[in-house]
Amino acid sequence: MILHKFKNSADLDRAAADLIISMVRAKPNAVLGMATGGTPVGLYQEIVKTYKAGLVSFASAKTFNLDEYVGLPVTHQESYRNFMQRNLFDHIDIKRENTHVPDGNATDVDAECRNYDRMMFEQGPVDLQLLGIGGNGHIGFNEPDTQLSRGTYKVTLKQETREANKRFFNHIDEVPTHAVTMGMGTIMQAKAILLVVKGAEKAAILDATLNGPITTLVPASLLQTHPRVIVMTDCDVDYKVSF
Ligand SMILES: O=P(O)(O)OC[C@H]1O[C@](O)(CO)[C@@H](O)[C@@H]1O
Repeated sequence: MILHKFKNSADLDRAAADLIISMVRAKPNAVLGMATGGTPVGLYQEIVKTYKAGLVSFASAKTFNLDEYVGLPVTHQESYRNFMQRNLFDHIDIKRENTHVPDGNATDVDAECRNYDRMMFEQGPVDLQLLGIGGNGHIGFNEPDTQLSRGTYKVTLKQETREANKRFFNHIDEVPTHAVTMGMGTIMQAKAILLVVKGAEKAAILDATLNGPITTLVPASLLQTHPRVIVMTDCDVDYKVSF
């Protein structure tokens, strides 16, 4: 892993955006893995600025999002499809048919999960996967557990995750109880991963991710086994690698 520390969130956003933009400039038909939540909002704004300045095009790029809530209409402000449209896709020249978000309203959710993995297999691998991290170490919505899933699946959200995400809703009861998420195997197939971690409250889980044991109880710790992970953070955490 490579750790880049930033003094402030604005510099981090710019650097993270620049990495994604460099990937698309080098490979216009790049496959990008996208994330939602509070973390990527600023870096998406930086990407949009660069696009509007005419310095990058996403016309040939493809995207696959990590996850989607189950049972939230896509028109709901907080569905991840809606989030991606509002924060990024509506403001750049990416083709709608080249953007993929799991369908959390599929009548056959298991078939939707298999279909998502099949599309990723056929169109992938992902060149650069953007990740945030949950306070409990989840990536995508892969929650801490005694075992983790390989492919895309329907997950029951932990209460702490619903609590953390209730800030986006009027009431905790409105936060969905389930989501569809890429599994750990799907995430780990990406050629390169950019993990963005913001805020002092995430310092402890970032430390566990970088320096703790590799355990399903901290799903992000599995990233220690991936050959190409760049971590960008404004947390005061060091990578205590020793040879
Ligand atoms: O960036 P936030 O809002 O802290 O969320 C943490 C992570 O949890 C998720 O909401 C679950 O997918 C991710 O989108 C995000 O990376």
